[in-house]
Amino acid sequence: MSGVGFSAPGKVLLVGGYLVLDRAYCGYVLSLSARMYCKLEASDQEEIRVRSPQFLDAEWTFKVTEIGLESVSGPNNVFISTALKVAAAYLGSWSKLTGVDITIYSDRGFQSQDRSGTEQFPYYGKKISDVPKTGLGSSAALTSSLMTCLMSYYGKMDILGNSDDYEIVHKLSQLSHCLAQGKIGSGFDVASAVFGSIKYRRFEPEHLQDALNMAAGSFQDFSESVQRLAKSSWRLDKNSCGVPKGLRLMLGDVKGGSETPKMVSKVLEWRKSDPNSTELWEKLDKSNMVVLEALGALNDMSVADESRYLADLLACTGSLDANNAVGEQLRVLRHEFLRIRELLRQMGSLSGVPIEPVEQTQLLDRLNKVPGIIGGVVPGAGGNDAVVVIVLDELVNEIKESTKDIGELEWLDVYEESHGLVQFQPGDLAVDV
Ligand SMILES: Nc1ncnc2c1ncn2[C@@H]1O[C@H](COP(=O)(O)OP(=O)(O)O)[C@@H](O)[C@H]1O
Ligand SMILES: C[C@@](O)(CCOP(=O)(O)OP(=O)(O)O)CC(=O)O
Repeated sequence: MSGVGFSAPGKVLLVGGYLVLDRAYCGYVLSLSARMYCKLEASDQEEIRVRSPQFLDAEWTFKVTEIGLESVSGPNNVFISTALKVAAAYLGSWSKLTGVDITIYSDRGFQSQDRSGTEQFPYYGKKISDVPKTGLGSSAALTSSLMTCLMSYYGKMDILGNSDDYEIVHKLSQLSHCLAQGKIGSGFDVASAVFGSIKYRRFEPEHLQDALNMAAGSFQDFSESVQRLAKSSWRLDKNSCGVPKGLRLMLGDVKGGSETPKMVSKVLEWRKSDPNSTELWEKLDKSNMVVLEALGALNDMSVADESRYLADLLACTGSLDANNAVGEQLRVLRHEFLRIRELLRQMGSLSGVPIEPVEQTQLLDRLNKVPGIIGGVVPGAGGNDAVVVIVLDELVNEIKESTKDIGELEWLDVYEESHGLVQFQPGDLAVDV
């Protein structure tokens, strides 16, 4: 039986929260080892059956008619139905969507629940909405991996082998995610799900506006606008750069939770109302870019002379004061993370939004004293969701050991992996959950 399989990574926005909403500034988004897997297999049924077997009541069956998609069974999942609609629109007809079985699996890092087991895809025994999320961008990774399967299978695209097809999948995934969310977000989560770790500059919202406007109208009009979008010259401004060799990203799940949309709208309101906010944005951007430059410099050093780089890094495991070129960049990183935190706290107090709440300040201050931790921040929109730190790979076990008494903190078993979409053989993912 024929079929296709693609996975897409989750993300963490290391620096650039809030600023990345404005095209004048960049963010740095890292893709993670936690991935969403989607496989699509031909079936002899006429219906499209989608299943997410790790969750209760997560099976959606659709019948394709000439005029659209009819949900035969299953709860509403707007991310799935929208991806199918965008795919049909790109292909020009609903009838292109023949019967298939689609199965979705998500790595354990996406869920914030009982990490005692070891299986890659745990069965949660609850509905998707009843299992707490860690905030790694599950809907973006789902949309991107699903869209890639749809385009590979129905659209006969060679996504990883043809850069034009790759760009189309990105555009369709952004459109689908925006439509499903009912707004044009910054899009860094879909961008990293498709392309991996990148220095991200937001796209012009106008690229998607026409297709978004047409979505509620006739299928024909929507289809034409989706095809125009696919053909448009819009290319994402990509600039990739991952975590340098010998360093590691650690992501700590903090048992709090924040309401990102509310925080974002409050910060943006303040940003508009206070002319002094621009100065803060500029200062933050400067520090964010210093972080990127330092990581870039370390990456360059590791490529230029790897053994020298590793020797320098080893000298830093004893103390970050090591007097060598690597130590110098690590100290820059440490200093800028502290500066970014200070500026984020200012943003928080001026806008009345707890971006780095006092509990997180205490936690990050404590983590900064742990040998091997270079520095860290509250990622993304901040709040009480998570902390992210950059550490020396060599000392990860010691770091875990010396932080295990911090009750509210749980290190997620994820690390940065700079690639975006990955293809797999559907037969290789025959898991029983
Ligand atoms: N494994 C999955 N299978 C099916 N749908 C999923 C899965 N994971 C996430 N989703 C969809 O994505 C939604 C969560 O998206 P969202 O609230 O944007 O969170 P996130 O920040 O993780 O993207 C879920 O309500 C569900 O519709
Ligand atoms: C504030 C932001 O710039 C970053 C939010 O990043 P998060 O990674 O915190 O987002 P969620 O996955 O939606 O929780 C808003 C944005 O760019 O969308």
